[in-house]
Amino acid sequence: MPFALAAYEDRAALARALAAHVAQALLARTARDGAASLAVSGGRTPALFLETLSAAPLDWGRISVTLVDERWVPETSDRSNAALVRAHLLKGAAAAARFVPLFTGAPTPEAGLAAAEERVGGLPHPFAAVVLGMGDDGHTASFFPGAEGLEAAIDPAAPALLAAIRAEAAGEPRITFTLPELLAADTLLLHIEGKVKREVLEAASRPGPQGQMPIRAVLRHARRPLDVLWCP
Ligand SMILES: O=C(O)[C@H](O)[C@@H](O)[C@H](O)[C@H](O)COP(=O)(O)O
Repeated sequence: MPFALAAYEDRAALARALAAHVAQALLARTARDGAASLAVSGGRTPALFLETLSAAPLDWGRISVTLVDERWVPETSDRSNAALVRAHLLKGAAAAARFVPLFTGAPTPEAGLAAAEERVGGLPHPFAAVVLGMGDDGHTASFFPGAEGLEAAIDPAAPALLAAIRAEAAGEPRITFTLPELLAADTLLLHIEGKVKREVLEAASRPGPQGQMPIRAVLRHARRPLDVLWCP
């Protein structure tokens, strides 16, 4: 499965390029439909990109932001992806964006799924942009190798927008967008940094079970070669 990798000299150059890609996609959708939506990933990698995007001169009042996936924790937790987005993206002019977090306060993602689906069902569709990350085990979103709920989540014909995921490697129980909604985005981008993740992506691009390296589901079912932004 091919992918199109753009290499940047450092994190700042990558963040600028990624923010420009996403801003362009949001601008195009907003110009066309009067509104646009964006889904971003959590974890340690995106902070600089989110900071850079927050300064983009966009009509943020017409933009909705949500998460590709979420750890099932409140925003007071330092594991919360929603807290990461509020801290690094939703400030300045970007604070005018409508934010749609996935954690509902229900005791489990399974119990919160219907309410979360209700929330995201109202987002402008398809996403103007989706930014994925990837773990060293080849997971993306909350598509963790061997996870409970993985098969349904990476089904290219999944009827549901969201899925609950449980996996030891995931830490907390998770909620994640399913594969079709991510693939339907106008612009689907993978943001990875470092030598190890590049090698993991190369390995995932070779034949093998999707369940072992779930990023393969994205590589195999994407409408065109996945655009990857990488720096050493
Ligand atoms: O909730 C999450 O953890 C993310 O959405 C997840 O898919 C992330 O993109 C990868 O785990 C990479 O995370 P790092 O950037 O921390 O390596």
